[in-house]
Amino acid sequence: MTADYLIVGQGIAGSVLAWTLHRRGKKVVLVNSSQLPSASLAAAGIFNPLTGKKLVRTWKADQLFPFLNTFYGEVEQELKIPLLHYSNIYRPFRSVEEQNNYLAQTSDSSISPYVAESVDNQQYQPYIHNPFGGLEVTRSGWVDVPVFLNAIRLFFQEQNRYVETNFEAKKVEIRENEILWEDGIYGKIIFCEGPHAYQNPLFDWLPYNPVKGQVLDVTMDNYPVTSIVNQGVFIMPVESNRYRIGATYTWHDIDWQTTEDGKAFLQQKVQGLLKVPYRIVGQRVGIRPATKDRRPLIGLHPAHPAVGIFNGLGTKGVSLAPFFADQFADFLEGRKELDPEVNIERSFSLYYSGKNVG
Ligand SMILES: Cc1cc2nc3c(=O)[nH]c(=O)nc-3n(C[C@H](O)[C@H](O)[C@H](O)COP(=O)(O)OP(=O)(O)OC[C@H]3O[C@@H](n4cnc5c(N)ncnc54)[C@H](O)[C@@H]3O)c2cc1C
Repeated sequence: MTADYLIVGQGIAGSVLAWTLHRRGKKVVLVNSSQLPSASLAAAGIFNPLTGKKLVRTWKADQLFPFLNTFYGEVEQELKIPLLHYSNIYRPFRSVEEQNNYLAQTSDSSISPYVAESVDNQQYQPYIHNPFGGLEVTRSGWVDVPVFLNAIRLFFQEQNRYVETNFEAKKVEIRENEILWEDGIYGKIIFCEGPHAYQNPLFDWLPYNPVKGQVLDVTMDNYPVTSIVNQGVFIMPVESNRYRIGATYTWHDIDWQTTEDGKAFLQQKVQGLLKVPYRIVGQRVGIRPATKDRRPLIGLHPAHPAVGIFNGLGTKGVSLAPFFADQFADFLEGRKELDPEVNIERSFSLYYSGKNVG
């Protein structure tokens, strides 16, 4: 056998899964096309346990967050690269009403572990509009996604287990217990194609709901705030005077083009938040591989047990991927069931009712 696993796609999903399987002693070959755009290269990389306007604990935060710390921490050590940047998220209140609501919520035992006990609102005042004060979310931060992807690529390249090509599913021979591709034999093929998956004839029946997103790269000369600031739009320090402002969410224009509308939206949002002038030095776009029920799409093909998918990470690839790659690896080794909320079995009826039966 050439390798235990052939993984197609090296965004956050493929990289995390490849590393997880490799750490378990499996032989993995990664295939990726750098000519295809990737959601991961647009991502800010933020992990945030309390999200949304209503300040709710994100799905499975108690399980995902310890796991992501361990996962990226181990990769940092093994590959000797800085990845994890811990940083509180400062959320200025929009109104007295919001202040009251949020502060009431923070006494809830599901929220309180993720909120700082006290906040120095004054330190933000020269830079951020915060007339009603704000709160700080803890256990949050960001992962340097481009550094992570680059390091994983180099690692597999050095082992001669990286193939740069646009993979065509129709060129694979699928057998009951193995996959034949080019001159190799693989135990399983796992597709991690992110938003390109709906073009894969093996998995085009799954309920995708792609969401376009744009971010601005900016510079500021006088903005020493080290926390991420978030009020519908985020301002994230990256390095010295470089920052990222994001993000947009649109469903009507699913393509990989940056737009003036997207830029204007972010500029307008940040205007109400930021007191310091900034210069836009770049704009990035990506398509988030989101799903109709907002849960990942993980599992094996209904008709081909040697074919799998690890996708649907939506807006939260950084925090979902480590936990679910580990769960998927257990499942692939026959040790554990997949969480029914992420298992693609929940959508098998779409496959059987569609044209792909047989
Ligand atoms: C503007 C924006 C901001 C975001 N911010 C955050 C954030 O702060 N935190 C967070 O957790 N998430 C964020 N996300 C979401 C995050 O980007 C996704 O959850 C994540 O990147 C999905 O990773 P993926 O590997 O599934 O897909 P992708 O990153 O798109 O990776 C798929 C890879 O597969 C390759 N590929 C696909 N098909 C083929 C093929 N047939 N042959 C060869 N190669 C192929 C592509 O080239 C690509 O490299 C953001 C997204 C956007 C757009």
